[in-house]
Amino acid sequence: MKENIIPHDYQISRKDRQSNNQHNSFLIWFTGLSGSGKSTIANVVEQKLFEKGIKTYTLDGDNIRKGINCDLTFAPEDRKENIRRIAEISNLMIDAGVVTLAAFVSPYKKDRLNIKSIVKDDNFVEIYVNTSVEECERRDTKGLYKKARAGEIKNMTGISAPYEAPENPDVEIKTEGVSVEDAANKIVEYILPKLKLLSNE
Ligand SMILES: Nc1ncnc2c1ncn2[C@@H]1O[C@H](COP(=O)(O)OS(=O)(=O)O)[C@@H](OP(=O)(O)O)[C@H]1O
Ligand SMILES: Nc1ncnc2c1ncn2[C@@H]1O[C@H](COP(=O)(O)OP(=O)(O)O)[C@@H](O)[C@H]1O
Repeated sequence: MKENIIPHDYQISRKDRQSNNQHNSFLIWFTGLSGSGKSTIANVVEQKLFEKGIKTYTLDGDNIRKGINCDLTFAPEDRKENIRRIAEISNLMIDAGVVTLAAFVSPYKKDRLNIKSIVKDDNFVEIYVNTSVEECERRDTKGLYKKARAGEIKNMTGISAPYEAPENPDVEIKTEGVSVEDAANKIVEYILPKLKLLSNE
């Protein structure tokens, strides 16, 4: 089947699109427990980049698990497929010349390694939003931890399913005792030198 798929050679390349946008494009991946602060911090990072005229887009549960991945559960095999599809979508977004942010629990090391192999090392920035499960459970912004404790949710990361912490993230944010603003600034400081401003001439 796959051998019969022959890609068309399009004239406009990733480089062309980046040059039109006047900056390179890559993926900023946020991993951490539910309630750790991934979406909150990604949202502020995106605003800060957007204000600088950078083309951005954020992928998170709302636009992915309710849409394209609505067929997937939280069992390990489905999480693997969830992350694989998101990595492929991210790769298309990078191709389109967009600095892409993605906020997903992504608890398995193997699945995060797969993202790297899909988008390639140089295009991948890993942000570990490190908040203890005790703090996430205190926050319980969506009431999911309460449901997990009551046995109403299976495979809840941190409670009844594992979270494999990154060993060498590009940036680690310990959110307890750190403001959202400071966390976002730390990430933007890391990203800015990676952002190559290009001329479209
Ligand atoms: N069992 C279980 N474990 C973890 N999270 C759960 C679960 N059930 C539902 N939710 C909600 O779904 C969001 C996580 O989806 P993700 O696509 O990021 O998960 S994963 O990367 O495939 O592990 C997660 O969103 P965030 O809170 O934004 O992380 C939860 O709101
Ligand atoms: N330093 C911080 N960084 C991020 N979120 C924080 C921080 N301190 C408290 N919070 C709160 O924690 C919650 C994190 O929720 P959310 O961003 O939805 O997490 P996630 O996307 O990881 O599930 C929000 O209610 C947010 O206001």
